[in-house]
Amino acid sequence: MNLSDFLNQSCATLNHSSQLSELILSIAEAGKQIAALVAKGKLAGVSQQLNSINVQGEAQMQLDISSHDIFIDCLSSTKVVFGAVSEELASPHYFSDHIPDAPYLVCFDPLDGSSNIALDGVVGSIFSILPAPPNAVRSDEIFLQQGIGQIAAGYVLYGPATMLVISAGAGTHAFTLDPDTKVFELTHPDLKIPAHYPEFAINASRQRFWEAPMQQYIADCLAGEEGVRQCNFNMRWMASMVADIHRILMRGGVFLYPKDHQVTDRAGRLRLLYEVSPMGMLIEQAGGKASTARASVLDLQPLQIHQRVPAILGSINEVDLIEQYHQS
Ligand SMILES: O=P(O)(O)OC[C@H]1O[C@](O)(COP(=O)(O)O)[C@@H](O)[C@@H]1O
Ligand SMILES: [Mg+2]
Ligand SMILES: [Mg+2]
Repeated sequence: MNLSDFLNQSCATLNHSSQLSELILSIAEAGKQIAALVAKGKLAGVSQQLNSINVQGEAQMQLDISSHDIFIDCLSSTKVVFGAVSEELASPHYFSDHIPDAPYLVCFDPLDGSSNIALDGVVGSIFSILPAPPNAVRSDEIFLQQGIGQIAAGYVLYGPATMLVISAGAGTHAFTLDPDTKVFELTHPDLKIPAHYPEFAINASRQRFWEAPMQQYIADCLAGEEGVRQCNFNMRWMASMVADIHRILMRGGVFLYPKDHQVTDRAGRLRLLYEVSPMGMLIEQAGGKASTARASVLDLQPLQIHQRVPAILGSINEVDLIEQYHQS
């Protein structure tokens, strides 16, 4: 089944408007265009580092900006989006030519895993679709919605194959882009994350900055069969949240970007609205769990559009256990 047929079917079953299908198809189109740029690599100048710094204080790459522009163009073509928050813009973008009561808001990370671009490593795009409040006015506040209220979320992975993974509230489903027909085909319906899989993903170079419970959890994993866990763990780190979460959706394990004290004025590395919240929805719709280690990610009330939070996502038993470490 292709993406378009799948969306028509699920929008009818879930009582979503066909405008949602139109919107997700526009994001899939953005994904195809970005995939084509990624595939051209240096030939398309994607790894060029620009002199500009984004609102996150990070140097921008050409591919960050091109991907942002592609997203805005594709969202613009639908006329159903009131406004969008992008990692690459300090303030939201509003679509003035859209219907005044356009029903959706979109938060997106146009290019995730930017440090991989120059290496030809795996990167992706992440998106979250929220309802626009009735009579919405242009303000950051309209985007500050709990993740539990997301209408849909997803990502596009630019890997050996380009894949689109989405949830509209009834499971998490993965589609593979057929490079010949340029159509996304449903290849992995209803993904299920095993409750336990002994593999974790964390940037261990930051260990000295973690809180004590996180230090203890990782120490216990590393102790393997001889330690309290009585089990050998494997470790993977792709430096691209999309790629790490994709692996967890495919085979289980846990992804961690915990709170640390190196930068005291921020609670975590990853951004709530367009990284942690959409990935949280995909993980929970696949039977996993998304937590900050102390609270459910999807219950967090955002305070700022670029807010950062700790992120612990993956196999439910492991995330439960990590929360227990943080209770004592
Ligand atoms: O530099 P680190 O600690 O490996 O961080 C990697 C993390 O940063 C990110 O690349 C942040 O995303 P951006 O590339 O969109 O800024 C995540 O994808 C990834 O998990
Ligand atoms: Mg990112
Ligand atoms: Mg990014």
